[in-house]
Amino acid sequence: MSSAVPYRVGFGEDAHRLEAGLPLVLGGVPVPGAELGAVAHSDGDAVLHAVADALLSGLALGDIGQYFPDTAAEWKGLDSRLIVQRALELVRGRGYAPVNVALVVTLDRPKLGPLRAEIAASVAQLLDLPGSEVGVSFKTSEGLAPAHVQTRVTVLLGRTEK
Ligand SMILES: Nc1ccn([C@@H]2O[C@H](COP(=O)(O)O)[C@@H](O)[C@H]2O)c(=O)n1
Ligand SMILES: C[C@@]1(CO)OP(=O)(O)OP(=O)(O)OC[C@H]1O
Repeated sequence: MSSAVPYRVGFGEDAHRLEAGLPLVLGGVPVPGAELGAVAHSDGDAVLHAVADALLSGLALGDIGQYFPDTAAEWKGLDSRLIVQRALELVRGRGYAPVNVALVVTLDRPKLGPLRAEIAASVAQLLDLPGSEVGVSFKTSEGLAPAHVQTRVTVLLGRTEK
């Protein structure tokens, strides 16, 4: 059982290999013009996978693979918003809620800057936060990993129960 401190920090990370002919979805937002998409058991949303792992890790609740095994046929093509919803339920059930989120996406192409506000709003909506509480940064790998998407997310969890 986690101690009832006022704030707890969570961190999550995810990566997916990219291939031609697949969709790319990040933070619940389809990326238009992506030549490569995520190879995954689910919809391959690396942002939402890292968000969910960050939520779980803040309360030492394990990781999404324990709740949604990639060997289970029932999770094939899974909408990753459901993963975040489940992680959020677990966090809330322990008396915490997200306060703010900081996320980084490393992807060479396409440029994601035009989607920054949409991705922030989408993640915020899932977590019941204002868009201003979700910071979104983009990096390239400088050509080191052109067929790869990498995400890192920190979340601050605040205690909701006295
Ligand atoms: N897929 C991406 C990657 C990066 N950006 C933006 O480009 C700028 C420079 O990125 P570096 O990795 O070269 O430091 C930075 O402002 C990123 O926001 C992007 O829009 N989409
Ligand atoms: C989401 C799950 C389950 O569908 O599979 P993937 O989409 O492959 O994603 P990954 O981040 O590799 O692991 C988590 C799995 O539980």
